[in-house]
Amino acid sequence: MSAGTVRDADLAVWPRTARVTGGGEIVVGGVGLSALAARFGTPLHVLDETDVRERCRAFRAAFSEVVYAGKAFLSRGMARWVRDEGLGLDVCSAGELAVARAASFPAERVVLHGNGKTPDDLRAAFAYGVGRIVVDGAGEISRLSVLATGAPQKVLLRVIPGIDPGTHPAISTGAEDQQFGVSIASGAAAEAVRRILGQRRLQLAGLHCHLGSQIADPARYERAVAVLVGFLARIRDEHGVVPPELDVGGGFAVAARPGDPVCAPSDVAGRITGALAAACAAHRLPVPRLAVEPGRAIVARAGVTVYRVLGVKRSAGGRVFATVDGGMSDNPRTALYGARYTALLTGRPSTAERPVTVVGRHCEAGDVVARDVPLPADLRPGDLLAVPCTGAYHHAMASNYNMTRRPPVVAVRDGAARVLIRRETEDDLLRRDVG
Ligand SMILES: Cc1ncc(COP(=O)(O)O)c(C=O)c1O
Ligand SMILES: N[C@@H](CCCC[NH3+])C(=O)O
Repeated sequence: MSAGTVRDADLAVWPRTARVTGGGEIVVGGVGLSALAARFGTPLHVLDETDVRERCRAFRAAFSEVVYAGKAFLSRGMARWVRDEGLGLDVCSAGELAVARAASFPAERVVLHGNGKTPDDLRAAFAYGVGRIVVDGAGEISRLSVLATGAPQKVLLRVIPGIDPGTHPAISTGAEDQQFGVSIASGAAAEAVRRILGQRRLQLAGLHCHLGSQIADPARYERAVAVLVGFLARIRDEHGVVPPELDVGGGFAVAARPGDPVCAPSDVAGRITGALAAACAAHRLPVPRLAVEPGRAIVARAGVTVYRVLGVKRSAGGRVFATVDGGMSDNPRTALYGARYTALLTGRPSTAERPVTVVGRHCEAGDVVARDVPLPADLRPGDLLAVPCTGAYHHAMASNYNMTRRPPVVAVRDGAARVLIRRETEDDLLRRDVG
């Protein structure tokens, strides 16, 4: 980012409305980050509403049905934006469903997921009347059937297509030998289909798969579509029915640093729909209704986290560390997946730069926010640092480690700021401590 404009290379990682003033202030949604920090404190999650809405629209333009994966970030405000943009909502707990309900999210557009759905999750889903439940294993089928007392409950069967998504092992779910879905190769998926079709209170609406997260290569989705359509043909041949829906999950890669690979909806949509048409033609099947479930690709880039520098020091090895007032309690992704981020000074003009490793305040050497990023040589306590691409799986995965209070999430748009989620207080921390 340079004064007055956003460098082309940086466009991929900052919210769409981001710009920087001649005085070195980063502005998002028409509001300066320093002003937000002064008003709401740090660390602070800022969310660009325009960015979220435009990404919802881009996905809607590219795919017929888009279901936002609420696990990336969910609040009532976020659910309303997604609702108003015409997306569905993927939830995987009674808690996420409670947020959907609080936002009056249309029940028929809600999809319930989970490899470990609790009785509470299932009761909440049936009470709300969710549109679809994704069956993750054969053991769920009779439990669902007992709970479905009204019209037949639409279900999707999550299958394992046996495809390596080429991503970090902790977020890789398309290959065999992991805990989500039922294997086509082992015959478990065929058996689950037989059991679902045998339940008159369940309606097999279609198949689902989710290959993993941060997938940059569209060919992985093409391969998944071919496998799923092949399995649809097998269902037709064995049972004489063709489930009408195919949900190929989320996982579209987002760049946290300039140059990181991305999987843009406009690029991948053509590849997926092309593969779908070709596979259906080859198997003489009608083309099913296609759904995708992006989480990160909707909300990651809308988010910026603002931290205040607490101290700067140089190690014996010469590495410069800047300690900020957040860390792995608001961003566990560097520790969990080795994720890499960048950071920029905001609030004053930048001077000559040197590599700095931005670290958090938690008592772990793995508490790194951004490793070896160019930052001003005169970086000092009190400065503000902004880390882009933090809208997904940051606040959603935040913790109270070291009894720190989770930061607020503040939405910005057209020069105005609105708190979506307030900062935790010490009373919040003590409220559950009843002993
Ligand atoms: C079933 C399912 N759908 C969608 C998603 C969203 O993934 P992403 O945020 O990478 O798009 C996930 C998380 O990986 C998931 O488990
Ligand atoms: N939490 C993971 C994504 C997991 C998505 C859920 N299936 C991340 O931050 O990358």
